[in-house]
Amino acid sequence: MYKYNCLNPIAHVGLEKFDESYVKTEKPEEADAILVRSASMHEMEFSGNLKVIARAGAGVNNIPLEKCAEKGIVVFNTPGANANGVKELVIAGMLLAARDIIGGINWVQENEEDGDIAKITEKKKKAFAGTELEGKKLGVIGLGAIGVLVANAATHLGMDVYGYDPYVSVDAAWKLSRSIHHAKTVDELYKECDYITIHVPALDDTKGMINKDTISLMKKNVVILNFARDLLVNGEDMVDALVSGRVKGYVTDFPTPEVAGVKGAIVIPHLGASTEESEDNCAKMAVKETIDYLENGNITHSVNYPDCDMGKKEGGSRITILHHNKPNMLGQFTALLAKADMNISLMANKSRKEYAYTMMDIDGDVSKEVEEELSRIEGVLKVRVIL
Ligand SMILES: NC(=O)c1ccc[n+]([C@@H]2O[C@H](COP(=O)([O-])OP(=O)(O)OC[C@H]3O[C@@H](n4cnc5c(N)ncnc54)[C@H](O)[C@@H]3O)[C@@H](O)[C@H]2O)c1
Ligand SMILES: O=C(O)CC[C@@H](O)C(=O)O
Repeated sequence: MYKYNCLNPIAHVGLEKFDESYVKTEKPEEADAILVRSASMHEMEFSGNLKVIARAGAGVNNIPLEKCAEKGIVVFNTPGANANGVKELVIAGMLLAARDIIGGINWVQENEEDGDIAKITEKKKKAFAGTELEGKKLGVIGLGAIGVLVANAATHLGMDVYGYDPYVSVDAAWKLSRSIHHAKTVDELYKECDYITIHVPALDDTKGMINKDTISLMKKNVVILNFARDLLVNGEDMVDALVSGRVKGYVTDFPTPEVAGVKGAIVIPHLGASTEESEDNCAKMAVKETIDYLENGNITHSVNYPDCDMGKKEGGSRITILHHNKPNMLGQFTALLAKADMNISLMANKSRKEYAYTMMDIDGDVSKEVEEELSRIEGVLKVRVIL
């Protein structure tokens, strides 16, 4: 029996994939698995029983990845599962910035009781006129799941698209429309584009990447879109640039006290992934990853351990070991099993930076003593025996 806890509401179509061997608990401290969306886990204490955290979404800056790795907790995310939802809102964001649609709608609401509204509309509407997207240059920073979709969609709107991503994956590069210009430096993109949208994770080297210096390289009247994370943009510099008119519009999915209410800022309450489809996709993927890890030890889409897959566990026992990536770990595991006269029928070992994962299928049972001896090896973080 496994227990799971949801720190945020997780779509039912995902949770219903847990069969009768899973039970929901309201207490994270007794859970084997935690499912989460945006709740911050940085201040949480993790119990020794917790094996997996599945983030139903892309960004994992709400989870202390290294602390989890050290405690032998595998953290997953759901790459691409909400990308289409975000793409559609980014396109909406560009349209809202191009014309004063919001101002126009507000004006109609304010004058809803005016019997002459149809007549005065024709006089008033010029106040809300704008420009079209066709022919404008869009810069997309970060060509991952979302960036690629945004870039491709913008080409269909007739925009001239520039993409920048020094770490672009082969998969993403294949998906990218051939008409997209490859910006070799981010400065080239800053100088050229009328609209700039960022789709990178919040990391030490991306935090504050949009600031007064980078804004000074951009065209006057640029529109900046941030559907990635608030920390990527220096809020104070953005407010100055909006107030001075250097930046025409800032469309963001992340309300902060600095930016909310500033003229030129279009602030959305983190709705990028809030569609039925995205919520369902994320929940289904997060639950699938959780089940495969708990029942088979397989790791797919982890953000703190290497991916590693030995297929479905059949018969015998499967030993899984999360450990530091250092010499002679495998040698110690196999020597210990050999000493206990145990035969390994299948084995896999993968590493990722300072962490590694070893899976071993054993023909028979694994005694408690062997499990404890494996756990005592220096550098071992968590041992599980899946029966
Ligand atoms: N608003 C929302 O609801 C919402 C939803 C999903 C994701 N997000 C945010 O958007 C981010 C991107 O999501 P995704 O699904 O496209 O992730 P992804 O991992 O598929 O893509 C991120 C891309 O950024 C690139 N990158 C990393 N550092 C870079 C840098 N310094 N310069 C240029 N490119 C860089 C990577 O190579 C990768 O291709 C997430 O990390 C998350 O913070 C927000
Ligand atoms: O869960 C959400 O609503 C937001 C998710 C989004 O920010 C992400 O990083 O995937």
